[in-house]
Amino acid sequence: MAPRVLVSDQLSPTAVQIFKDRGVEVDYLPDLGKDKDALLAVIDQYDGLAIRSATKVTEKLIAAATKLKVVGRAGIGVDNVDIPAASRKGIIVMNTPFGNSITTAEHAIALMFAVARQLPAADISTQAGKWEKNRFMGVEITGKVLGIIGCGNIGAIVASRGVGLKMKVIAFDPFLSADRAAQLGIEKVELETLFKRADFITLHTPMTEKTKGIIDAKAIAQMKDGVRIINCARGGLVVEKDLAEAIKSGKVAGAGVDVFETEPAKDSPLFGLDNVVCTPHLGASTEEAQENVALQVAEQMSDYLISGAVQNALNMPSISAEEAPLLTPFVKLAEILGSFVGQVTEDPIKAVEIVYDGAPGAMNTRALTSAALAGLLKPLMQSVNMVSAPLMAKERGIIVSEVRRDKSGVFDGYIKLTVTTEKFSRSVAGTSFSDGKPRFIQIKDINMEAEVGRHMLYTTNHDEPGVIGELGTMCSKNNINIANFHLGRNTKGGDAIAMLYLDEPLEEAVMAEIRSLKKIGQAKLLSFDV
Ligand SMILES: NC(=O)c1ccc[n+]([C@@H]2O[C@H](COP(=O)([O-])OP(=O)(O)OC[C@H]3O[C@@H](n4cnc5c(N)ncnc54)[C@H](O)[C@@H]3O)[C@@H](O)[C@H]2O)c1
Ligand SMILES: O=C(O)CC[C@@H](O)C(=O)O
Repeated sequence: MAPRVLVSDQLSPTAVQIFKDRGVEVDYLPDLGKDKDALLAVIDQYDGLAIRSATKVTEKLIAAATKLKVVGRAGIGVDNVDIPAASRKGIIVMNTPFGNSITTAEHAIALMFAVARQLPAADISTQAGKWEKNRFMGVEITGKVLGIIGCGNIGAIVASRGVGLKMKVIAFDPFLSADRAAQLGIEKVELETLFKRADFITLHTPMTEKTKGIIDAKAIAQMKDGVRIINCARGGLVVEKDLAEAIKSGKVAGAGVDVFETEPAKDSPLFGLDNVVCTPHLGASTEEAQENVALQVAEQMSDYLISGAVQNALNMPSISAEEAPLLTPFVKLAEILGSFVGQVTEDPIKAVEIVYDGAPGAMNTRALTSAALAGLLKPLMQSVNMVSAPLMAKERGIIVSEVRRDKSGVFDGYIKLTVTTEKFSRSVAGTSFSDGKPRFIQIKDINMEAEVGRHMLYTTNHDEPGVIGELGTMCSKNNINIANFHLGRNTKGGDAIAMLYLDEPLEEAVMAEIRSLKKIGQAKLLSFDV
């Protein structure tokens, strides 16, 4: 059946056409996102939800979205999506990180000019026939210091425009490298320095615990008298009442505000103040940007729903359409190795180490690790998948580490997973052959080569004669056919293991009988999704 997507916010018709062309059923209901209850009533019918900023993807909505696999944000900010709740349910959240960056940077520059020359107020006055030349004395931008807080995609474009306008550009961003700053022709500074030196301050960070209220009364007190502030990022970055006070006192000479603490902003302490220029979250609103983000989100969501390719997801590593076929057998292998350990381990897991040797080490190991964790946790939590597993592991305090290394054995590549509990460490290694089928190649450091079947019996025993006979008899007595029987031991007379690939699972009573055999240590009936 074709996947079905709901577009619940205003999106360019391009998106709807792309979904249709890609064989995805689509319902375009652009006002539904504003009606929480109506959206809640229908969300269980959809595999995908395409949104802008009006739709709020809350925990409640996610709980009701029983089929939902992907939320696609046509834009950058995802503060209207409860990502942890989506991750817990295995729903991918993706955005379109570059489609509206230029447009938003241009809006910041437009606001900067509007504030510098008081354009909106001058326009109203002129059209009212007042001709107030003296009232609208502006400031020049050339040679002024532009302070950018947050120099990522949009901040960097604003920086280049600032340099082009012959401004002296300085930036505060903890993740901005000295090389990148030099490449942009700007100076990297601390926040206090930026506050002290900037004539214009423009914000381009996401809204996080650290950035919330980054412009408040305390910050404004450190700024130059007559500073002008532009916010095209997120409303909560600026404490509106503090900015309003500073404008009234003359400390701040003007502000350009596209985003508000509460949106839609029906009221704000900034409204009605002299030289405050407001726009209704228009940063991304150009024909070009809306076309870009609509196209991207529809392509990305269709790719995921149809082929499993993941791009620009915020809660899952990317898997391109090209790498998906190469990665798939190793994703399966990683999941099986995780599943093996998850099924045989009964104590709480403290740490997981995954070694990627040879070929898989050159692949997208974040995706492979997510798959291994999903396999590991599945015996404990039915609904876990590659999206939710890393978060679930983190929430359970499991320390996950990855090692990539060059080919070190006879196989072109293999994956080895070691799990540590309070009592012991247990490892399992496997590879994927050219037929795409996974094989166990080592269990508890004992070499073997076992095909993976849907139902498997795993036993540990002391290496002595008679074990094969006893296990074989037990299966035949209960009319269970053995498709494959694999053995391994560390030394003659030492520790040994057996892996039996069975056509049918054994009854619990038979398992109890096997566990009671003197020669058998641990015995587990395993099942794998192959
Ligand atoms: N007004 C609009 O319509 C509109 C349109 C697009 C984007 N946005 C918003 O603009 C903002 C920036 O978007 P982007 O695409 O440039 O994001 P980005 O992720 O590319 O860049 C954000 C930058 O902020 C930096 N940063 C993070 N924490 C910081 C901190 N405490 N102090 C200083 N810098 C910090 C990061 O290192 C990063 O370089 C986002 O909030 C986004 O939602 C608004
Ligand atoms: O969709 C919009 O109009 C705004 C988008 C913008 O806030 C973003 O973060 O991309």
